Amino acid sequence: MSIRRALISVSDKTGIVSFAKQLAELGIEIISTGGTHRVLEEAGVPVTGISEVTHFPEIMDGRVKTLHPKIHGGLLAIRDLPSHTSAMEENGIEAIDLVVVNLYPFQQTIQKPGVTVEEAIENIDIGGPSMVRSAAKNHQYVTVVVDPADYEEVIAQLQKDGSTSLETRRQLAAKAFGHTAAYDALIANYFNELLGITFPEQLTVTYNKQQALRYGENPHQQAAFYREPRAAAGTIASAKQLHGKELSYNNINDANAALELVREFSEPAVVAVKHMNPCGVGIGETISAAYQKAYEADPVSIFGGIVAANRPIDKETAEQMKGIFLEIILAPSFTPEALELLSTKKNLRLLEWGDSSLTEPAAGLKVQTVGGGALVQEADLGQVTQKQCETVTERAPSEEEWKQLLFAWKVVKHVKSNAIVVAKDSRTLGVGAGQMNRVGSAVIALNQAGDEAKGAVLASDAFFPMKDTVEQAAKAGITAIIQPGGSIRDQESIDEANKHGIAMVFTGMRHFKH
Ligand SMILES: NC(=O)c1ncn([C@@H]2O[C@H](COP(=O)(O)O)[C@@H](O)[C@H]2O)c1NC=O
Repeated sequence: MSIRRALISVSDKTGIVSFAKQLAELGIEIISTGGTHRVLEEAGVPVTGISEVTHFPEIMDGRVKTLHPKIHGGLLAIRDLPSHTSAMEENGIEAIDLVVVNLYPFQQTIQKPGVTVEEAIENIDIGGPSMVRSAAKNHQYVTVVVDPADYEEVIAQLQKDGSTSLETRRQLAAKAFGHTAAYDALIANYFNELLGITFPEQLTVTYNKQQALRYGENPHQQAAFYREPRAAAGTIASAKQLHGKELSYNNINDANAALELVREFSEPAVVAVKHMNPCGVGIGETISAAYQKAYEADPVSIFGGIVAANRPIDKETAEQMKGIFLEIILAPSFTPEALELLSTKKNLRLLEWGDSSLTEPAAGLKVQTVGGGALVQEADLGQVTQKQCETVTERAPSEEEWKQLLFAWKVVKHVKSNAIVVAKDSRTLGVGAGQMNRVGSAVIALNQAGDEAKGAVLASDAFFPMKDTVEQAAKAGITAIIQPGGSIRDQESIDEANKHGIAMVFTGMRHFKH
């Protein structure tokens, strides 16, 4: 289809003047709306105002400008259908072959601090999506461009052939429908948020492609990484890569797990993750001390691991980290010396996640797909304080035990169920993850802790169905236990703890993680 007439109506005017100039040079007539018309005219591009086509003024502060049969008839007419061509002739409608539209900036508007509902509503584009959809529906004849990144290719095709290929028009139409669907999803979500509706009848999530990935969890699986349009600061999707090769699917997943855990802590903390589970966690006076603890927690597993810190990485810490092979280091920031030191490592990726004041994982919905559907839940933002816990044994934890219990509790929340964490001196000693029975995870964690389990504490993500975990803990020399409580056999576990002088506290909250 040769292109003779184009309609341009854009909010984001990036690149529009040069694009329109090239269209004009190709002899294409350009029609345009208020602001776009002004910009093009000022740049010396020959352009016809929309009202000259519709013979109707732009009214109601721009709410109605292109919503007119002369426009939509020109976009929707089937060019080789006699009934349509005669309708065009009878009604003085001329064909429009190219539509260049980008929409009112609804997303940017609602992200502005203190934005009013009225302002948000005024930034819901109606005429734009209508034209985009008309053009996309009729892509057999009409080319629709919603993204300035596509100007170059369209011009190239027009310069070469005077037209665009059907394949290109179909690709642009698919992109256009995706664009309007995402735009409407944002609007729906804005109103749902306003109304406090977390689980609407129709869940319209929308993500933008951030990057293609070499492959998925395994090389035979294709994959890509998508980002929420309004991804919050301090999330993996917002993190900035400062150094190193491209992240893989597993890297992103592990980095997310590490970041979510390190965000639990207010004191300097370092988390090392392998295969979605923490293998070493430490807190300390400084980030360097915290790293040392996370490293010593399991010097074997941290090799090739993903490390997240909640304070800027300084030179001292960078020097410690440089000594071993790590896949990724995530930190709120890196000092210039640390960055220089770590950037010498070719296979290490450095990610900056910005805000070190965060002390809980990101809020929002967690979506997990299942065959033919999705499970949607709120993020696990549960945290407990000492006050909220109930001591159920004869002996209450000492001050130091409390400190270690609450530390281990934060960690166990981020370990795959069934989860057991053994900790002492503000570092993990053993992590038992993902076993099919709880005592199995306990045995793994206690074995890993070895002799160091003596005088350590133990955390369990869910209650003990039997006393066997307490028996194992006692055998290893554990002195205090934190767990949700709530089993019908709680008393057996309490009796067993009392028998060994173990202090046990119930949180009343469990942290399954599957
Ligand atoms: N009301 C209409 O008929 C209408 N037609 C086009 N628009 C939008 O107006 C914007 C461009 O306006 P201007 O050219 O005045 O800067 C574009 O984002 C376009 O999508 C409209 N605006 C809102 O619905």
